[in-house]
Amino acid sequence: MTNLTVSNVTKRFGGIVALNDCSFSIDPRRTTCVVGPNGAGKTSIFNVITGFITPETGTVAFQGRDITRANRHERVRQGIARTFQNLKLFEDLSALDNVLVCLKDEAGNDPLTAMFRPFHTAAVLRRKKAEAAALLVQVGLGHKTDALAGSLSYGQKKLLCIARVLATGAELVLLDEPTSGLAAGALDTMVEMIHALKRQGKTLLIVEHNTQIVQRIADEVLFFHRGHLMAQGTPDAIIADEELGRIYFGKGEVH
Ligand SMILES: Nc1ncnc2c1ncn2[C@@H]1O[C@H](COP(=O)(O)OP(=O)(O)OP(=O)(O)O)[C@@H](O)[C@H]1O
Repeated sequence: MTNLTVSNVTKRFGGIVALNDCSFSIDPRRTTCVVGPNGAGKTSIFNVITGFITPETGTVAFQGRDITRANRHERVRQGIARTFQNLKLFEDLSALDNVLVCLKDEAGNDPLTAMFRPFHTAAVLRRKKAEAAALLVQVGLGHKTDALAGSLSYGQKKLLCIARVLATGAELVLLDEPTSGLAAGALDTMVEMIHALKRQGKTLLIVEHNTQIVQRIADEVLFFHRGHLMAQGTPDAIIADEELGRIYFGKGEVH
């Protein structure tokens, strides 16, 4: 079954057409990179899919359900989560607490339950802390559980963002420029993390500028330009396309 279907989506900001009649589908368990020059509409399509902006026309469906009007919290509950270019971490909280606040809530875990069933509530909290700690181990931050998020290196912060997305239990994970600003070692760690998420069965949609990284991670590429979805295809096909290369780099070849 198709995981995500975007149909005829148009979004304008005043006179700017950020997305112009865009349609595409993403199959489950695939890694799709969203590429294109600055201002192409990459962040806008992320915002439409995750409910941060509403398109003027068109629809978004996830696992067969129309979510065009669903708010962003409902979309997280349905299994869609994202990271942000500017990370949006709680810098003054520990790495563990940053993950803890993203864990799916359990039914009955409300103040009244806490008052009348304190042992149950304490047990739930212990279980959640263990779950959050396990996610930190999974992203290679097991040694940073108690460190303040603000004290982590940039690469570690980006891995913490991945742990937070995983805490939601999302099946469709959108990563906004996960490798940007990373030095070689941290970049390889992030690429390996993306492969691990794919092995875990996640469907990944990733904004990525570096075509060499795209070739390492993508099954498929969506190429945006001035709000249009210009092409959808394999990384090799997109990179070999001279017209797309001219748009992206202003010359005949894609590097
Ligand atoms: N909130 C907004 N208000 C006004 N214009 C916006 C807004 N968000 C996006 N735009 C405009 O819509 C167009 C698409 O922007 P978008 O951020 O989606 O592009 P992008 O491909 O993510 O670019 P970049 O690679 O620079 O992040 C741009 O012209 C941008 O200036």
